Parts: sequence; structure tokens; C-alpha cells
Amino acid sequence: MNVLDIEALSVSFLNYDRGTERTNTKVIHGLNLSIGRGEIVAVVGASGSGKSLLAHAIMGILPRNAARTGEIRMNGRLLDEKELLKARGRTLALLPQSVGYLNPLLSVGRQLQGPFDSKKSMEARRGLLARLGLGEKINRLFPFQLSGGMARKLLLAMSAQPETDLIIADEPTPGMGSEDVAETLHYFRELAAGGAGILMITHDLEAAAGTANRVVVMREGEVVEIAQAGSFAGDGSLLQHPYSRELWQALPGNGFKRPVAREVETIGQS
Ligand SMILES: Nc1ncnc2c1ncn2[C@@H]1O[C@H](COP(=O)(O)OP(=O)(O)OP(=O)(O)O)[C@@H](O)[C@H]1O
Ligand code: NI
Repeated sequence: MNVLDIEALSVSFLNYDRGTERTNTKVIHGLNLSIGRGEIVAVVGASGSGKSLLAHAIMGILPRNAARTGEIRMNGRLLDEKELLKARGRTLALLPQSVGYLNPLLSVGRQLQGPFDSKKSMEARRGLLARLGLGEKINRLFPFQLSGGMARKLLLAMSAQPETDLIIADEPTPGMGSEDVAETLHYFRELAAGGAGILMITHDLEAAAGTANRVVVMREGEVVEIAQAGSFAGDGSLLQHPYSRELWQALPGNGFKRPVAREVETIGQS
């Protein structure tokens, strides 16, 4: 059984313009995705393509003005309100994209230990921080005293739960040095080896291709391709969609080719 099954997920926002006029903006269109036990699936795509909203839809934390259709199942069970309440922070973990999720008024030590966290989770978290080079001293610091990379490590540690089946990591590594990035990716591989499913949203296509089993390429709310990670190699000819190839070829090691902007494509076609 898969850890995660998403069927025909769509998310749209209802916005009120000029008082009474309502506009409905679709930001995710008919998305299908499954993650098996022990599998790492990366999600890549330009800024605004809907990656974080996908994460928030799975976690059940979309903003109030968002409307969602489609089905999301975890371990075969529909993730409705009741299931989400049981799963979040236990079998379902989120590593949020923004360090703004940290409480500015709590020291690191106090953020790290929620009221219901077991000794086992605390051991996992402290162990992870130590692996990332952060010792006990960090406990006394407050979020404003942390560098971007340190804050990111704290978020990673806070997401650690011994019973996690599915972890949604939204940009886990920006601001981290290369050794810490490698350590973080290694940690995800360990989690996967233990049977967890991992959805890793990232701008780092090389890290995605080097760590994940499959890579989901999103553009403007749509999945253009779900590729085997190994297809991101050479000149990208194993990739099905031109946009996936563009992303791959835009990397410094692959020629730095500038991606063709959507507008230019459209003008070219008309
Ligand atoms: N509360 C909201 N109301 C209306 N539109 C929203 C809201 N939140 C997000 N959007 C829109 O949904 C789209 C997708 O946003 P999302 O945050 O998922 O992008 P992303 O792929 O995570 O981008 P990034 O790589 O910059 O993190 C964007 O166009 C954004 O403007
Ligand atoms: Ni995002």
C-alpha cells in the first residue's frame, strides 16, 4: 500500500475584487501523485507553480479562502479532518518553507519540545541537531539570533518524530552549507530506508535528481511530468517534457541555457 495517494487534486482561490466582483483563480489543476513506502519524491518547478500549496493541501492547512477538490489518502485512509488531527505531528510531518513558522518568543530549547512530545522524539531531534553541528548551546538562543541555515536545521529537527510515515519537506536546505545539505539529504535517505515516504520540494534540481527516486516537475499548477530521477542526466533527452529539459539544461553544469519564458513561447505560437 502506498504511503500517499493523491487523486485529481485541484486548489483554487476565491478573491473579492473591487468590492463585489469575485474571481476564482485555479492554482493546482487535477494533480495525481503517489508515494510508496521508502520512496523519496522530489517536486521541482518555478516559483509560484503551486509546490507549497500542494504541501499545505496534504497537511490540511490551506488558507480559508482556498477551495480544494480531489482525494488525498495516507496509508489508504482518506485524510479528512479527523484523520489529519490524528496524523499531523505524529505519522505526518511538515518541514515548512518559511522560518517564519518559528515562534519568535520561545527559545530554541522550548520550541524543540512540544507539550506532547515523547522522550524518544526529543532524542531524535537532539541527535539530528548534533549531526548538523549544533550543540546544546543553541537551546538558549531565540529565533532572531539564528542564521538562516541554523533556523532551517531547527525546523528540520522539529519535524523529527519516531513514528513518521510521511514527511513533507518544503525547501529543506536553503541557507545551509554544502556539508549540511549533504547531511540533510542523507537523513532523508535514512528515513526512507526505514520505510517512510518523503515528499521533498526543492529549487535544487541537482539535489532532487541525486536524492529522490522520482521527480515531479510542476509548471503553473500542473504536473508536466513525473520522471525517474535517473532521467535527469546528460543532455536531458530521457525527459519527456520540453519544460523538464529546459530546467535541466538551465543548470550551470549543463550549459546554462536560459529557459524560454512562457510568454515568449505563446507569442511565438500565435
Ligand atoms: N492565499 C493566497 N491567495 C491567493 N493566491 C495564492 C495564495 N497563496 C498562494 N497563492 C498563489 O498560488 C500560486 C502557487 O503558490 P505556491 O506558494 O504554492 O508556489 P510555490 O511553487 O511554492 O513557489 P515558491 O517556489 O516561491 O515557494 C502562486 O501563484 C500564488 O500567488
Ligand atoms: Ni513554496
